[in-house]
Amino acid sequence: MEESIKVIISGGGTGGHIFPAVSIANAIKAQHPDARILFVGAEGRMEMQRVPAAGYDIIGLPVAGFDRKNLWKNVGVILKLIRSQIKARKVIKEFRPDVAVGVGGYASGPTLKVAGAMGIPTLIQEQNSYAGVTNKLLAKQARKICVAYEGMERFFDKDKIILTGNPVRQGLLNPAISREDAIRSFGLDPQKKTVLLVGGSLGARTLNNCVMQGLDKIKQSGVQFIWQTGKIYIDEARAAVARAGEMPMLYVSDFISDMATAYRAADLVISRAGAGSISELCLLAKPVILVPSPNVAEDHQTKNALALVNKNAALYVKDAEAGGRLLDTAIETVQQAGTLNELSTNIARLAFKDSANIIADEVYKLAVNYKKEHGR
Ligand SMILES: CC(=O)N[C@H]1[C@@H](OP(=O)(O)OP(=O)(O)OC[C@H]2O[C@@H](n3ccc(=O)[nH]c3=O)[C@H](O)[C@@H]2O)O[C@H](CO)[C@@H](O)[C@@H]1O
Repeated sequence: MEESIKVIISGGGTGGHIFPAVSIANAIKAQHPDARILFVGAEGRMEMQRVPAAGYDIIGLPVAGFDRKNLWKNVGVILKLIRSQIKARKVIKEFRPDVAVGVGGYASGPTLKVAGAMGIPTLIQEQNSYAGVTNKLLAKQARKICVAYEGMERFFDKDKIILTGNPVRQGLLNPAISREDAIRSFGLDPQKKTVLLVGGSLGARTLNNCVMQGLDKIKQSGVQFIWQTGKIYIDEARAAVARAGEMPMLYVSDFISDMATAYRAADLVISRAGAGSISELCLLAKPVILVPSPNVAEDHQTKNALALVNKNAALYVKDAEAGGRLLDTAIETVQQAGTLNELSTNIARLAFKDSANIIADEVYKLAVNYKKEHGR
């Protein structure tokens, strides 16, 4: 008989952690409509809006990240961590989950640590080709570790690892809209080549500077751009565009909710090398120029990017060189049909097609075993 299970999913901070979490939740619900799912996030972070928007309940912990530069500031962080563990314990006692899933980011630390200590099976999902600190700490207790890159036995016990790929939002695949309509929906011209420029879920200063300094070049290029700036950069970006005068070939926004349409519109993408973005680009076979962020732990975006670049599946521009050549490379490449085709064929080979369902299966198995063992 079908068992109804209760699942806690925890983590967040950026889209790269939140969207895989939502995708896993959707897959669990699709397979087991009776399943009850509760998210645990970090107060004030992006998940507190995005998760309810996806239709799930979320509870926030007062957790914050360690300040690696000013160590003395971490006294407050440790107090918050203790308060978070106390709250996580209360949430777990009340909800009584059969399994806890961690997707990385601040909240998953206290939640999975407490869940594991209470004997609840835990599963972690590591999006990147280099394991994050939180996931490394949680790995010892975890029963299963779902990863997206080969070679992760450098960080984790190989018997626990399952190579699943990163789950992407279900709505991103097979969009019904045509390329032409997608381009029109951004107020652009379907006759022209279109470049989508995304700086990850929070935006990227380097990419934004390239556009702001290259507005004249864009005007004269014959190519059009969909430009996502990130929330904190949007005012500066709009002011620069206003100063540049009429720019019908440029659409600018802080955040694109409908990424399916944006990808559909794009002949070429310029992107940071966040793991979630890369998984989407693989599944949608999109030609891309990757500009890894140098500001992330252990430089993991460069490692994510090189996994593709070494297979001729993406072009690569270093952050430090972007100012000098990113726009020129994009404007040239988007007009070379042969290069675009080759990049598209090669990147598609790296796609993992069914990640969310495979992870949902593992979550279900852990939960059902736990219920059996505990007579629930
Ligand atoms: C600065 C930082 O810490 N970045 C990390 C963060 O990236 P970040 O949050 O940028 O994550 P990803 O590139 O993994 O994913 C971004 C997600 O946001 C979506 N999106 C983006 C822009 C937009 O306007 N609308 C939108 O919906 C994308 O479609 C994608 O689903 O988590 C990733 C996964 O652990 C890491 O690899 C990144 O290094």
